[in-house]
Amino acid sequence: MNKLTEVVMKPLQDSIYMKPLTMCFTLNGVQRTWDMLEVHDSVSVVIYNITRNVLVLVKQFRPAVYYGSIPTEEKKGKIDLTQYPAELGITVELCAGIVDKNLSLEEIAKEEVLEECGYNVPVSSFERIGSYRASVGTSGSVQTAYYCEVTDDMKVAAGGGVEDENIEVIEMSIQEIKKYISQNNILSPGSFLFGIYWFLYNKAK
Ligand SMILES: Nc1ncnc2c1ncn2[C@@H]1O[C@H](COP(=O)(O)OP(=O)(O)O[C@H]2O[C@H](CO)[C@@H](O)[C@H](O)[C@H]2O)[C@@H](O)[C@H]1O
Repeated sequence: MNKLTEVVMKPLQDSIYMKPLTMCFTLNGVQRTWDMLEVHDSVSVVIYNITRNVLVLVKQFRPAVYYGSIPTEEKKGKIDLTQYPAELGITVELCAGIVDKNLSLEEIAKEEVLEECGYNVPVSSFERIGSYRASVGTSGSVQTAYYCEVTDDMKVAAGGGVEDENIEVIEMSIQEIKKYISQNNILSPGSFLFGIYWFLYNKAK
């Protein structure tokens, strides 16, 4: 249960997570500009628990998804929290994290799986699925996706993230995930869909 109160929007100040920029350039003789955000690259992990044949996923409140769910005219002034509850911003995602440390991508993936989902997975068990570009209109950052298999024995902590992350670990069987992704309006990012379809095509039996 996520109780959301006191939502106030304000202009971005100095941020360690994103830097807004405008790129000025000439392409084929035409002068142009493009507004963008410099953000961290990231990793995401498709986790499959082979003890119980379930995908291990995370659920969390995403402020940007919440904000994007509110109609433009309702965004001005105070947001009516009875009409627009926290549930509008609660997503189902792959375990993921930003690349903000001087570690290999596999080491960052390992850390995220432990912090968010509570499984201790050896670095050598991460199979690289591939890299792709996120948010091509705004950031173009690189996300690298991995796959790992876990067993119940590898679960050493509850997960849930560090500090104020408030992450809920959930599990879905192959049948449940197929039903989830076949919905019309999915509260999940494209990177999640990519990872799940990759899993269903390459790994699911
Ligand atoms: N914009 C922001 N404002 C304030 N605090 C912030 C912030 N971004 C990160 N943080 C802080 O940094 C912490 C760690 O973030 P993570 O590394 O877990 O990335 P996250 O899972 O949010 O996004 C990962 O997963 C999603 C979904 O797959 C990808 O889109 C994304 O690129 C990837 O890093 C957050 O809990 C928060 O405290």
